[in-house]
Amino acid sequence: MVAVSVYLGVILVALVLAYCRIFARRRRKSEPALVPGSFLWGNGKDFAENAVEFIHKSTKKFGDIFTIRLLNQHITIISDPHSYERMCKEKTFDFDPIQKQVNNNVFSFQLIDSKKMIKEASKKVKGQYLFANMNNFSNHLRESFADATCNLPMTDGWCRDGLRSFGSRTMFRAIFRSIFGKEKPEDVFEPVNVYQNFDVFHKYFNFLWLGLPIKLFPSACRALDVLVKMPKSDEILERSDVSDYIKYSTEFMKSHGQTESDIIGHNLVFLHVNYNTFRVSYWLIYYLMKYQDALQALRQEINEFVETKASFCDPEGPVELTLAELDKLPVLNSVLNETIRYTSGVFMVRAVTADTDFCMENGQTYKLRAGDRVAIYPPAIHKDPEIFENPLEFKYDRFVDATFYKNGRELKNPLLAFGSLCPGKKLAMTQAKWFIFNLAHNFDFETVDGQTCEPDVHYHGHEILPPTRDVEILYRRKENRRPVEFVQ
Ligand code: HEM
Repeated sequence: MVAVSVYLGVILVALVLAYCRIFARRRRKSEPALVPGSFLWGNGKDFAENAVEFIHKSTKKFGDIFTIRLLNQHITIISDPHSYERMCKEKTFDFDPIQKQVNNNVFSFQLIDSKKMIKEASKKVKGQYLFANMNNFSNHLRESFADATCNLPMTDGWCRDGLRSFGSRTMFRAIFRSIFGKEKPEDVFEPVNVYQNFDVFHKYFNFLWLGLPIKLFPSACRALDVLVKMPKSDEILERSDVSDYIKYSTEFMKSHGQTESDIIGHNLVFLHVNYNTFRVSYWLIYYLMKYQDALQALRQEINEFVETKASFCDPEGPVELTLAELDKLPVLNSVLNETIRYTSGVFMVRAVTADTDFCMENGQTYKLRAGDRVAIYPPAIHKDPEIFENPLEFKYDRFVDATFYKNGRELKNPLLAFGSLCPGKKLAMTQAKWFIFNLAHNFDFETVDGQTCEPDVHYHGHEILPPTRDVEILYRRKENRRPVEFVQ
């Protein structure tokens, strides 16, 4: 009996010590304010319920920098957008452990010499490689659009489908093939099958990232079983249209002795980052259907552009469009920026690798502890009424010739959805623009019976939020449209 009491006493003391060490903490001199929360999960519940509202309220109460706790992790939130550039430059704020956590917890592999690999592979989606990627993508997209019109039953040329399914057969398929090359007819690893399973697997991303075992989620396990049925890496490398990013990363991993299973994990991570572009395209179609004035303005811009260019081109050939021209279409660019502002859910997090005196843009210095995390939460900035007037409204022309201010000073980076490190920003934006340009130019599309959905805030942490539900759409190809071709 005595032994049992002693035993229980020791356990109790150990639990109290563990609690004091991990959860409870006192604010030290010059540290940011600590936001009070539950003794167990800290601020996790408020954050999960409505992260934007929680960050706005905390900023009002505690100022532009404060520390929250999500379960066992303390995270210092910098909510002053003017301090964004300083946060990105701080040497002791490191993204590598975050990236490793995703690789390890979600995709079950470790990337050897990860910094070098990502630095070098990232060059393969920029500069001159951007055009190769875009050529590949636009060829696959043309083919996907052509297939999209003939597979389903039609009346008066109209097809009916879920928006997700339509997007998976057009945008996702083109992205997938421009990454891995075109599949063989018998492959399990083919775009629509991969889309369906990736969509299921991805729902559990936040839980897996936090370290919960995948076995807790049987549907994620089943989806992953399908996703890993990829052709061997040598077979993918042999494809003539495989992306330079996959070519480089696969060869790098092989030369570092990594296994086929590691390569599969890495390929899925790459699909995961590209999946954001697919989600953006979902919202672009949705908001253009919802706001007819936006669609009309975009169509007018596209028609004027095509007509003007057509007068200088060979009447038999396609109208040619360069990247620079795509970047200069004000309505197209504004619709895309507004869609990203409205639907981004990303948490831009860094690990604090050493005790740091962090100086905010206003000159005030705060002490941050090694082992904590530090973050900017872009959705809270994107929904700040001082920066974006009526931020909960979708205004398609919000970004046309616009500058944005906070505390009376212009913001260098009002749109933070890509963080500072995403190497794929330019490619993703160009693919999204090219996709919606072609859709608006060549297709009529509308929702069935005014069905609606919203970005699902329960998935905050995902770069681009998924919809609360899918909507059905009607679409048909327009007659006699002048073909447009992406050129260097
Ligand atoms: C709408 C599309 C996309 C969004 C919103 C997005 C967003 C992000 C964000 C927020 C990060 C973390 C960066 C940080 O914390 O500073 C990131 C990282 C990354 N993204 Fe993207 N991304 C998109 C598309 C792409 C594409 C198309 C690629 C393909 C090349 C890509 C490749 C990467 C990679 C490799 C990283 C990790 C960088 C590193 O570890 O240093 N992303 N992305």
